[in-house]
Amino acid sequence: MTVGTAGAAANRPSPLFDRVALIGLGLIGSSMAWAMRRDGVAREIVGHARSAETRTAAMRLGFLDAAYETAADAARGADIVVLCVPVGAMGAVAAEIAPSLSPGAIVTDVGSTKGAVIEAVAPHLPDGAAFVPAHPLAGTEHSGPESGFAELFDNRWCIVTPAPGAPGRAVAKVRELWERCGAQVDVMDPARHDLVLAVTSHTPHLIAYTMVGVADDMRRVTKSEVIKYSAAGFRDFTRIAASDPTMWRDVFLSNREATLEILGRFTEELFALQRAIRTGDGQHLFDYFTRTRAIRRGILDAGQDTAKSDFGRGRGAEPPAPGPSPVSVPADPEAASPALAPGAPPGASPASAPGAARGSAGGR
Ligand SMILES: NC(=O)C1=CN([C@@H]2O[C@H](COP(=O)(O)OP(=O)(O)OC[C@H]3O[C@@H](n4cnc5c(N)ncnc54)[C@H](O)[C@@H]3O)[C@@H](O)[C@H]2O)C=CC1
Ligand SMILES: O=C(O)C(=O)Cc1ccc(O)cc1
Repeated sequence: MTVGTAGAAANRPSPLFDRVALIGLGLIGSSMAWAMRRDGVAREIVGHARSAETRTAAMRLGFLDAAYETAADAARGADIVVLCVPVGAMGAVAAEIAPSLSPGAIVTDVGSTKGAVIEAVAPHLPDGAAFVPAHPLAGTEHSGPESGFAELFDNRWCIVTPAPGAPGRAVAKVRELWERCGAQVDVMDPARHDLVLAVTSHTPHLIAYTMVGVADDMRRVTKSEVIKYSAAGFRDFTRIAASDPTMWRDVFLSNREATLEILGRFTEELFALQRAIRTGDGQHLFDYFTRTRAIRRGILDAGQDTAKSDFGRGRGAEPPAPGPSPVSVPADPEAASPALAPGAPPGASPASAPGAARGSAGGR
């Protein structure tokens, strides 16, 4: 990937698109714009946000060439339209842009769930449009146009779930778009995506929301002690539980079946651990925690996080600590199921690309 320095300008890869339209200019929309600018992916990046304040912010920050009052106006003449709105809003936005899509335009999205988004969007699109849904597995607990940064997707996965009949040419373009935004791309069936994400993202978020809710109830009993003495585990939960309520409400409502399936399994395991604690079964607890430790090891080995306890986003994506991780466990091949511990992207390097269009928004 070419870095945006003056000397390197001659080496820049040519634009992949003439005009990209981003519908929704929050964390993901603005990060995509920065990442596309960094790599010269588009000749023109335009967008739409409902609020004038967001449109003004996008232009002031400089990640858009033009901001439109309506999604339909933004989509007109675009060769690719990227839906970056909460998953519950995707269907309405698709209906709005459909009449102004150019023949042969690609429509893609960044939604955290795929089955429900495909169901909501596909029926609205004209025959000539190619629908190639995608989901970058990268984000933060922040939202809005100010929260985006070019390195967000560096060395992260992006899962593409092409709709049946999507032309290979369009799938290849969406793949290249994400690769040029820094991600590694995998293609997956939408139902599989939704189950995997229920395990790796959706249910963990629900657990974090619940734990912070419990602590909040406790706080009423213990006054400020929960905040004052909050250890890292709880602090990590509060970061996740600070995520956008609209986005996460939509995620759970649209990935209902898979989330309930995983929550059912979670509850069973919780009861087993509860029983072990009650009956003093230390061996059960020890064996369980040994198995889970190996999963962390697998994630570090895959370059998907650093050994630091800041979710690897202290200053962009930092490399993992050299040498053996402080967490030293014997490898347990059974523990690292494909759904829980995806393998490292080919040639994955955890280092972030320097020289982004905008400085690293460390920690965001
Ligand atoms: N936040 C994260 O960590 C990640 C989010 N995603 C997905 O990306 C999508 C966008 O999320 P973020 O950028 O984080 O959210 P955000 O809250 O930062 O931005 C969403 C934008 O969509 C706009 N919007 C909402 N409803 C709309 C509608 N009906 N019409 C037009 N615009 C509308 C909002 O005003 C806002 O500008 C969601 O589908 C989410 O599931 C995917 C990966 C990571
Ligand atoms: O900030 C975090 O911990 C995340 O988990 C980010 C995230 C949120 C939603 C997604 O669909 C993908 C990634």
